[in-house]
Amino acid sequence: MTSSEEHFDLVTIGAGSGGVRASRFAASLYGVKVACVELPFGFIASENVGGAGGTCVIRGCVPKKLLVYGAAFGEEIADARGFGWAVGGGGGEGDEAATPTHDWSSLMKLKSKEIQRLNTTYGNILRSAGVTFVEGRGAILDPQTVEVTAPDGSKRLLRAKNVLIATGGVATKIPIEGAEHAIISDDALALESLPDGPIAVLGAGYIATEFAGIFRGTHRHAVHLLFRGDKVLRGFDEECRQQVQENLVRRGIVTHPNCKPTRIEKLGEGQLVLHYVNAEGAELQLPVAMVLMATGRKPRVEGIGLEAVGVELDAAGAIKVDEFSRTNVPGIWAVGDVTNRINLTPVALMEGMAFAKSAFGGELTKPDYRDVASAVFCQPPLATVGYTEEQAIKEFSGNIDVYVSRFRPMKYTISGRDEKTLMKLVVHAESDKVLGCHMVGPDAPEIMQGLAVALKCGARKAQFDSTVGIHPSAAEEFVTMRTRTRTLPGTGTSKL
Ligand SMILES: Cc1cc2nc3c(=O)[nH]c(=O)nc-3n(C[C@H](O)[C@H](O)[C@H](O)COP(=O)(O)OP(=O)(O)OC[C@H]3O[C@@H](n4cnc5c(N)ncnc54)[C@H](O)[C@@H]3O)c2cc1C
Ligand SMILES: NC(=O)c1ccc[n+]([C@@H]2O[C@H](COP(=O)([O-])OP(=O)(O)OC[C@H]3O[C@@H](n4cnc5c(N)ncnc54)[C@H](O)[C@@H]3O)[C@@H](O)[C@H]2O)c1
Repeated sequence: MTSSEEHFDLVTIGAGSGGVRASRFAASLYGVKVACVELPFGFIASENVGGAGGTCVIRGCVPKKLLVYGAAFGEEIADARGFGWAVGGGGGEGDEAATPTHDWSSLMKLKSKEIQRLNTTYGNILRSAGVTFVEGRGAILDPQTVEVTAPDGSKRLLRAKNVLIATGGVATKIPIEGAEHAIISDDALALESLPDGPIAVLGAGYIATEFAGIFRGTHRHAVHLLFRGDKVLRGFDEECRQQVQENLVRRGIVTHPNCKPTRIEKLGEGQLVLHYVNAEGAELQLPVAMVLMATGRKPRVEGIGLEAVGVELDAAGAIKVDEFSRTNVPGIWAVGDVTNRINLTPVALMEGMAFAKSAFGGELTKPDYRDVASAVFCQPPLATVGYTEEQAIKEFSGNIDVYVSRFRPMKYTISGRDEKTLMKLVVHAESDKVLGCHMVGPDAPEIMQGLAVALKCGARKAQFDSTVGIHPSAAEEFVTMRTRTRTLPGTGTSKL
């Protein structure tokens, strides 16, 4: 049964990072009447399950980071021994009883409690900004009408001159036989217990490397990482990729580069065989208890009425938008992962704010994609802002100066951990402008956020050099790299 129409200035479909930010700002900054539609809460997303806060809060950044924290304590405990701590009764070599153990299920219970709290908070954030929160599945009927199907099947019609699509993305599986036996990141973040056997993670991107670290830190069986390239994290700075790969191996993750999974065979509960072809073309088998496919995500464009109103998609299946997040249909806008620009929470937030200003603030506003910093929370993490060495060479004319520092963090000199931190600056020689900063090592994301401000301000290398360091810290290395490691000729045409 359909109720009568309700009228708003904006109807947003999706209360994830982009949708919440846009709805909240539109209502509180510009005083417009907003309805935000979101599916009922649940940990694993589906056609009928979502929740205020979206991917980031419920099945992305936040739960992932909590598990990364959880996994990292093993390393802290090991390092503490080097500083004189008798952890777990002494922990001498071979002292099994003293080996610290981890209880995954208790971490997950606490994680889930925190996520439920945040889900409630996000609903409240919307309500307190004056946004009408509508629970159900939203679909566009015509450019000014969104139909919402509530969990009980009842329907509401919401009308507005502006409709914002912020439905995010979903994980994809590679289409191999037995793919149904593999889990995706949603499932991994909701696992009540870890399986009693090795885990295989497929992929080498953000999610694959982050989960390989989470499992390595918490699981007592082997963790395998299988990927099609020769190195993890395609698209990141080559030297950083190499460093991350070495760190993964040093921390006990079994890496299988240059291989192609072909089939997952299920022998019984928690008994799988992963069939794959290696670089030499040999067909191999890996017996595992669980396979996590972390092989990418795609925009969530199905079932929201796009065909009915003629909203265009691009070749990758994302909603096509102009620089102000407008689709080809007047009055219909889109932000966040559904537009597949840069699929990160802070970018969805920026796009949501720019949208609100464009639609209701009287000023068409473009999101600014220059120098967007990001971090991969593998262990230790990688963080980056600006051009990689390879991108800088390709983009600019003139010489590119590269400064690289590789050192053992002070903490490890005593704990004995054999792991190096990598820091790197990419500089345009002629203009002295710092084009990129990259780091693999403890605290890299925390350090990189500050450097992102410097790059946004157009910092020159001379300004890095004249900045007084904080001593003793790892971060000071970024302002004391005086000796060029190499100079390479740029092959591009851009000038600064
Ligand atoms: C495992 C994982 C870890 C991540 N870690 C990080 C990180 O550390 N840092 C980072 O910056 N980014 C991270 N990301 C990416 C980040 O989560 C996304 O870029 C961000 O959430 C995108 O926000 P969004 O608003 O576009 O979409 P989402 O947050 O996905 O929100 C979309 C919302 O729309 C709802 N929805 C969909 N269809 C409908 C419908 N028909 N009706 C009603 N509601 C609907 C969904 O339920 C969902 O709540 C991670 C992603 C994953 C999967
Ligand atoms: N820390 C963060 O900011 C963070 C964390 C997680 C996710 N994210 C966002 O979510 C997005 C999705 O993450 P993701 O790790 O799933 O994607 P990704 O694009 O980073 O990695 C996908 C991986 O799957 C591999 N792959 C794809 N198709 C394949 C195939 N057919 N066969 C074999 N391998 C295949 C790719 O080579 C790549 O290694 C990221 O791009 C990022 O924007 C961000």
